[in-house]
Amino acid sequence: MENSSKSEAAVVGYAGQFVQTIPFFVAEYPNIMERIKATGAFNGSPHGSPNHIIVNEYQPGQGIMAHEDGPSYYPVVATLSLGSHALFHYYQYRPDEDVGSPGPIGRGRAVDNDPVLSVLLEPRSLVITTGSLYTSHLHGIDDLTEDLVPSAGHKIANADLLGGSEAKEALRSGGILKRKIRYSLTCRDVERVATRVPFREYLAMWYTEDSSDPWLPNRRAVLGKRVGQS
Ligand SMILES: O=C(O)CCC(=O)C(=O)O
Ligand SMILES: [Fe+2]
Repeated sequence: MENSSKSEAAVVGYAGQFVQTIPFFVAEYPNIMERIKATGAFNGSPHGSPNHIIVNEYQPGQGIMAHEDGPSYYPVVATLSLGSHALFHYYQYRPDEDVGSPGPIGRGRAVDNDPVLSVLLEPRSLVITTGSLYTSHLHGIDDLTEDLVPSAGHKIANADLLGGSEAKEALRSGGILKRKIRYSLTCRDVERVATRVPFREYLAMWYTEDSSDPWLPNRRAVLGKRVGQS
């Protein structure tokens, strides 16, 4: 089990997941998988470790709309940020307000515009989303080229945990943090993986617009970032 979780990963396409080898740059030095596993956050997950990584690229001005990661995964996601900070918001549904038929994002329910929690993700930081923040909240990043940081860190949940001087200073006095290109590695444990899908078919899955796919809006957003569209 330990070996297989180190050497194989699931890749999500429109039609599901298939197995491929985890690249050396996450499985060897600096061994991100083992280090995330060592946090204990995946102790109760099917493989006791993440076995799946999605890499997102964000240009300044790009974010990701509020969404849930959904039930395909064990309800823990570890997100490693590289290259730039991002202001990451968690949102809650409004109680008992239905805005139409159930859809992929927000399950057809109204979402509060005000985040319940905001976290300043610094480059080289790891945030682990679990519990009700995974199962019954949404998360997203605004489409901004710079983040206005509220003075004295009001509403930034990790204000006391920041390591970088730029972020600390912005929080102390209120200020602007300019976004640079950001890469995020979102690491999860997916239980069900199918047999290998040929690369051509995998690409076709990504590039086919299948409006019946409940994940389409999010995956398209993610794919847009992956292929560097602006
Ligand atoms: O890039 C991030 O930090 C979040 C990405 C995300 O929410 C996702 O891929 O589901
Ligand atoms: Fe997400």
